[in-house]
Amino acid sequence: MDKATIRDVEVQGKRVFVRVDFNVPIEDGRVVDDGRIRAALPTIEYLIRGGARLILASHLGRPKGRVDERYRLDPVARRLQELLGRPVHKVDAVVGPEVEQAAAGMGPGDVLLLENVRFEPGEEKNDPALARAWAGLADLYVNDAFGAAHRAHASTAGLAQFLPAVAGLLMERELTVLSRALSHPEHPFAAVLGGAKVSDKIGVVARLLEKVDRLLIGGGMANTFLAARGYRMGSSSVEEDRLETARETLRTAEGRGTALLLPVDLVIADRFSADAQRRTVRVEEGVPEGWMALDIGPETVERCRAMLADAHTVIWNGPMGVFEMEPFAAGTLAVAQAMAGVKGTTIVGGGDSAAAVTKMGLADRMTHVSTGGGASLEFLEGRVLPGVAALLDREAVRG
Ligand SMILES: Nc1ncnc2c1ncn2[C@@H]1O[C@H](COP(=O)(O)OP(=O)(O)OP(=O)(O)O)[C@@H](O)[C@H]1O
Ligand SMILES: O=C(O)[C@H](O)COP(=O)(O)O
Repeated sequence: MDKATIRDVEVQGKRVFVRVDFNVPIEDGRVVDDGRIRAALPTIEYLIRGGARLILASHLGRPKGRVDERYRLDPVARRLQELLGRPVHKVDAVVGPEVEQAAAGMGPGDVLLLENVRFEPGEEKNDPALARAWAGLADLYVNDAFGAAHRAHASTAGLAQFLPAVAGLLMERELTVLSRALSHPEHPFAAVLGGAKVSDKIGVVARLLEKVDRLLIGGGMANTFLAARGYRMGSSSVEEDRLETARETLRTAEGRGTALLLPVDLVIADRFSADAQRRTVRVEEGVPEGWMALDIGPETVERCRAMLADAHTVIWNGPMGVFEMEPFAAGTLAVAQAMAGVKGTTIVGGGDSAAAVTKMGLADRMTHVSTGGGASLEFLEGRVLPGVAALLDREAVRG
């Protein structure tokens, strides 16, 4: 990686503002998936061991610049404290005198957690005044929030204008694993893409088509591709305005000789509900009116397994069906299991697919489960992530 990291700078005795992505699911005041908190521990522990004073900041949800009790970070502070096995001092303010006082009273190795940065309207507006106020608390800015690196906000990018800015260890790992897979993949290189919409992922499909040998498209987005191929899709979600894009993609794959696999069978339901009537149809048979495709079928699963069996690099992003409902989770579960059996590098690209793999207890069987949803998609598309672009180059730090 060409960006400087915490290993390239002196942290001893420094006040360090660390942007983390603690945007985690919370139910009844408890963190229900602490994956993102655990993923930030290496950076936090490295800084503690190095004798730094840590000011941690994160967003949670989308409270739109206002205090919203549902999105306070107290449950996160409790979980972080348990995981670290040392006190975490959580303040109820994002910026201002309470924060300044708490920061001033810190000793080496102390950990302070600010309130949800999105309670401040200046955060998402990337207001320099807010970034400057935070910069006044610290000597160094560390961005470890890969999951929010596609946002140009005050705490994810703006701060880098006012403090020396380096990557944390999670940020480094995410960027290294994802870029190595894209630039030097071991072949056969396969990708599995799913999720709700073609419009969200068409950029990723286009970029991956330039790189992979095999591509499976499943989930809701496959419906539009199947409709573009002329299959009847009944009441499935089809993006009519993306049919031409889908056709173009199919032509590109054919032109490049990339094996593009679409579902050959589907699990369909007579309504969008876990207790709907359901059955499996072949795509040639079509989806009857009033029915909708909610998962890939067993034969598609078999083809996916075969596609992955001897792959040396696999990237997966997006569920194969409405996996939140148990009757339509089989396709997603099967892909997760097939990924777990792959001998080479396996990367799960964040969001729902990462949540599915974690829920199935298969996260440890993957080479890398990204903590970024939107961020990993934008990275895979080849876009510049503002939170990364803002960091110092390693060359500049090493002189
Ligand atoms: N056949 C389908 N019909 C309708 N919805 C579907 C279908 N298959 C999957 N979905 C839904 O797609 C949603 C996930 O899509 P999304 O594009 O958000 O993927 P993601 O991997 O979570 O993306 P991100 O990484 O951006 O979070 C899930 O809620 C799932 O229920
Ligand atoms: O959950 C995520 O993908 C990140 O935390 C970014 O959240 P956002 O989409 O609300 O910016």
